[in-house]
Amino acid sequence: MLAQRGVSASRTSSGRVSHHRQASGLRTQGKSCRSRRRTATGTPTRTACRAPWGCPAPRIGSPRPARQRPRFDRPAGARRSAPPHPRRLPCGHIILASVPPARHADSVTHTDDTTLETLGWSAFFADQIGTDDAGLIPLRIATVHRARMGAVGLNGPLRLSLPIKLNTADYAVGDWVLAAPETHLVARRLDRRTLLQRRTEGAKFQQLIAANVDTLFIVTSCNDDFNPARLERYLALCNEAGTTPVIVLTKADQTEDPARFQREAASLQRDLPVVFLNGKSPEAATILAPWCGTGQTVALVGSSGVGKSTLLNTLAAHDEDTAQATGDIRSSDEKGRHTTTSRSLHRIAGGGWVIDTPGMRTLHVSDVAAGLDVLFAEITELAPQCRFRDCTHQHEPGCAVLAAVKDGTLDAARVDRWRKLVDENAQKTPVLTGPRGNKIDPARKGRR
Ligand SMILES: Nc1nc2c(ncn2[C@@H]2O[C@H](COP(=O)(O)OP(=O)(O)OP(=O)(O)O)[C@@H](O)[C@H]2O)c(=O)[nH]1
Ligand SMILES: [Zn+2]
Repeated sequence: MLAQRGVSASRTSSGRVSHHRQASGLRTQGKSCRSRRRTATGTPTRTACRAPWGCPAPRIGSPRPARQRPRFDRPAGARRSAPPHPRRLPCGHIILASVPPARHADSVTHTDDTTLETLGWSAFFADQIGTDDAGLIPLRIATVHRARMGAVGLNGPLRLSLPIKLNTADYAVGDWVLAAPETHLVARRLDRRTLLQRRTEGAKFQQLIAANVDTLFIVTSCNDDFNPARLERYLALCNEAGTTPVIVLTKADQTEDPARFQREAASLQRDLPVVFLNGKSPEAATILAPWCGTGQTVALVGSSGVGKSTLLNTLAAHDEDTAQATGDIRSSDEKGRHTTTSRSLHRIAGGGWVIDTPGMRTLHVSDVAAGLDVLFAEITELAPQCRFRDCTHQHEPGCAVLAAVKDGTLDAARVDRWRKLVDENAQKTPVLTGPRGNKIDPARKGRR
């Protein structure tokens, strides 16, 4: 499936490019694209406005019959009478440039039903379009390398042209950018709805992991890899990013009692969805389907060897030629060897998108104060009941947290882990200074 629909080639640690570059299906797909038929109706998915990005503004005047409405969500080459661009709609939004037909066979792998919404576009991004953006097209970043970036748009995958001063480190897989339709020169990046990022040991800036991810699959296995403290680190990062977490327990086929792991994982955060599965079985895609619908973006994180690549292959329904490389794990400690090393966006069978995020072996917490509050809500909600406002919940009289531990309503081990993460976060989050050298409280800092 990825051979036809995938948008990136991912390099494995052995240096081989593992996806569709090898797939002969690409070229045939490219040819059929240029002569592709129009879809049955030109009716946009939202009824309120005819902008391709789904403007939520109310329609002005009485609606015209559907067949008379111009189509804005198809490349200009695919229709006989394209409306002039740029155009202003009654709601005030600006129609961006029409999309020219792709010129290279390698850059036209897409399905006939591709719209901006199927690529993950929503009103959140549409609302950021202004008059200055007329003449540009939206594209979603699929790969980020030091000196080049790949994207996917209505015409399929393409390579972006980068302005001289652009630093690719400021972009993440999943980002939306506006670019020139002919040259694909990046004009600007749209604000992110969610952003997964982390700070590596000693680093000044956060490293971007993935943007605009709806659901983060935090993958661990029903074996010695299962570690609540590590899962809590991923959960803090996920909460801070504004992304919905789901714990995915792989290798359920190798244990007698997967439900035991499920119960323990579910206790780590309120309303946390936890599923267990055999990542190698096609059933895994069905279990994860609720989060992988059309236009939805998921990302996979977890330690090496837990089965991320296996899941990716199952979700994308790869064949053997195009599959992401999977590695054997060392039987001594059930650790893998980080077979995959680059991040990329892949189309998945259910109509959604998955971002693989390999190489996250160690995970320090930094800049995640709000994420920790969500994760440990049962503890942070007790704090206002402590006698002292600056209670450290370690030895003070009248401490509500210590009282809850004593009467058994709070798990002492969880309180220890909470304290450790809060301390680590405070220590590893650099103190920001404002224009006059004032300290900025990281907990209050607005999310990017
Ligand atoms: N029995 C069983 N084996 C699995 C399952 N998921 C993965 N495996 C096996 O576990 C090994 C490691 O899987 P990978 O998919 O390479 O793990 P990964 O998380 O991508 O590892 P890195 O690329 O190193 O990060 C492979 O031999 C898989 O076949 C599962 O649910 N059940
Ligand atoms: Zn207290």
